Amino acid sequence: MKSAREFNFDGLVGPSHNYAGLSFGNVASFNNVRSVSNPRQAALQGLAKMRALASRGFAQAVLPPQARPDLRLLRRIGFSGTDADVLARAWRDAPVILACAWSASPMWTANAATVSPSADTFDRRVHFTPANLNNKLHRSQEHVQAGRSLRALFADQQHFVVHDALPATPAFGDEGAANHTRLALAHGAAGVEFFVYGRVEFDPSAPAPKKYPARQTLEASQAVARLHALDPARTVFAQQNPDIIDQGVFHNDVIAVGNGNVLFYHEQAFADEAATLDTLRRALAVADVDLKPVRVAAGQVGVADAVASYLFNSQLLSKPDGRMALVVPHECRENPAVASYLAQLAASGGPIDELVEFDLRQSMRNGGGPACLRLRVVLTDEEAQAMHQGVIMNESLYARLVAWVERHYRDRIEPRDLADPQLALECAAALEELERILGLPGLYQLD
Ligand SMILES: NCCC[C@H](NC(=O)CCC(=O)O)C(=O)O
Repeated sequence: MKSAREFNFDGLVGPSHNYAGLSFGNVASFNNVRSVSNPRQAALQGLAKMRALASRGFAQAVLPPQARPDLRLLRRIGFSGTDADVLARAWRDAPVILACAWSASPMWTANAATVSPSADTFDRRVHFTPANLNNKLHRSQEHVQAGRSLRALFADQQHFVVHDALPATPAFGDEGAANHTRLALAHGAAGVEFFVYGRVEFDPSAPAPKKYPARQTLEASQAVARLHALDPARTVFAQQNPDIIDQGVFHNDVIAVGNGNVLFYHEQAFADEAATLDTLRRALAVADVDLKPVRVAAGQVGVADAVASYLFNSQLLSKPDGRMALVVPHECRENPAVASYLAQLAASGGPIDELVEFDLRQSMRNGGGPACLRLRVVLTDEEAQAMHQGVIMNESLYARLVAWVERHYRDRIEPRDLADPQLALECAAALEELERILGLPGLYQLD
């Protein structure tokens, strides 16, 4: 077994972060529609998390934001003239679509791609499939720049493969790593890849939610597993409980998180809990892993509290001493049921013995917690050397990015600002400088 580390690639929040209520089925996004955002604070909150985890020795990197507004999208649907005309006309005739073109949603990099480490894949390369995110207009174009960014960071084809996103059609709805968990003896060991889907396109008898959309299909999860050439004996597909999708659990990472041999989950997370655990255990036996479930009963924390606090949208990080830390948002402390559950969890003598808390309120108000903000990429030492080094978080990159945010970001955006051509110029200037800071010239040059 090669020695490997888990890098967390956090999304750097872009300068147009705003609340547009674009994600039907995501309770926080819907509830905060048209409230005033603070992009500067959002970016600084995300950077503070990256810095704190990097300074504790966790491997931490940053994924750049995407260029907004997406004027190509607006021109493609018939808005024309100068850039300022396009913004003004879209504001007048289609303000929601205008907001889609401005969304800073690529900050939630758990949805950027699904990643399989080289220990799991047939050709021993790290595989990435950018997620098509085709359930939501504002996220459906993200895969283009996500693919470009990943190819720029992981250019060495001896070690890395970046696939194209799956066909953008409902049958292949793919939301990336938010519905994918990897369990293994150690980061560098061959592990089990666990895909959780919300519905099955070609089996009308399979259960499906009634109120909110299921964004991930079984067909998409299977396609990603095939592209990554995973070992079928160590690949598990399970259906999410459709009833909890209807309670606001729009991705599996809102109700479960796994790391090492631990699966931390809510008893209502899966359509069939016993069968899911059984299948996982069988696959894990192939990888010599003894599953340690940390199961939260509905009597301890209800689904509504889990959704409001984002208890499960936490990062579960392996520490050098073999124990794990749970990285949670402030909202967990503010929810009495969750706070008392967490106090008991950390003192229980189980695998999780530490809680680390961050203020991520700007992101949380759009339904994105600590886990949404990061993409996990397990890399061997050799692979870590082969990737682009300019995105690795350290004190000097942190300081440069904080100064960059303070130079370029506004501290408030409200809906009518999205018609302001000056904001578009500010965003472009920010990204131009970011290419230099990260050492990624041409990152945003479209063909
Ligand atoms: N993994 C967390 C994703 C959160 C994201 N929210 C949003 O896109 C909200 C955007 C807005 O409403 O302005 C989503 O639902 O996909």
